[in-house]
Amino acid sequence: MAESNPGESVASRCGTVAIIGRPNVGKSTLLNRILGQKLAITSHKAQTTRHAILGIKTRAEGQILFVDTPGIHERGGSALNRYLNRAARSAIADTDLALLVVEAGRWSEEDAKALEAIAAAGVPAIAVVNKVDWIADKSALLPYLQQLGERHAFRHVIPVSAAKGDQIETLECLIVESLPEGEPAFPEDQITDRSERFFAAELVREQLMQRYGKELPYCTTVEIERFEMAEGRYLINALIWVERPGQKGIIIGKRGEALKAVATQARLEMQKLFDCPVHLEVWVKIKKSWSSDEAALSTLGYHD
Ligand SMILES: Nc1nc2c(ncn2[C@@H]2O[C@H](COP(=O)(O)OP(=O)(O)OP(=O)(O)O)[C@@H](O)[C@H]2O)c(=O)[nH]1
Repeated sequence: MAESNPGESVASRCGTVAIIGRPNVGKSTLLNRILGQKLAITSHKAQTTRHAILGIKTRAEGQILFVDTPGIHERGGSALNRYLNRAARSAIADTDLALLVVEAGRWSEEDAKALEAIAAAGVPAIAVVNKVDWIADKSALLPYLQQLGERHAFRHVIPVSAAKGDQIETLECLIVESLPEGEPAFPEDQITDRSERFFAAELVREQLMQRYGKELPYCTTVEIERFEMAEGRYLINALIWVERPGQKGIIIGKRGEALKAVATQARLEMQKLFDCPVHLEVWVKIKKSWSSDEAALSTLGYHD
């Protein structure tokens, strides 16, 4: 074992943290803010996050292993929704700590469902009250914080703004303090265990969510067909799967301009994340009812 000198920081805690909350409370924004890099995709639409992502944050006092969850959905109808609910619940059960993310001043049935899932898993929890930048008079928040503290035996109830970065340092300290003692599980410069291929698909999907907020239904998914490095740049082919010809038309747009814009923006985001030139080709294909077909979901990477 390495010996430590006085004054030198030693990473002595390590554990997993599930970020739980109803759709759109800011879970992905919070994860990205803590990691200092965009790993989880965000958009104004609910249900953006579909995969559990392991984000790794190494601090002097320890290493936090974040599992971002898809959010627990009220309507469990389709195979995709059932997958999302299973993924979210199994993400909590196995963790050392849960963060319940809520929106300042708001509490709904869905928040209660998220808290129930945490209570059922029996893991310690911190309540993260996000979007406090919305509230001009901070004292107006006190009754809300108090009520939240009465709903569950949280280790801490902490107001933050993931978007502005307020109180995030304090939150990180409280998280590390709550983790079990242990050596870091990953090298300190590693920030995820997900592949670049995975993020390539996420970045295309993010563009779709951002551009077609209203028109594009949730039954769209992205598959990376080719992911290769050649002569110092990535060659990436992405397939966008839709369920109907009409959806294909919307995504492609007049003379293919809409799809071209999606591909350009996704490529720029990939170059930023991979720190390397990218050549991206994007195709749209129709696969009928993929979101309600368990076999198709499994082919597209949604499996337990
Ligand atoms: N004003 C404000 N907006 C925020 C803050 N954090 C997140 N948002 C916005 O809230 C919206 C939803 O954020 P996400 O991070 O995608 O939410 P999420 O909980 O991951 O959503 P799902 O993936 O659907 O579960 C985005 O438009 C964010 O920009 C915040 O601290 N303040």
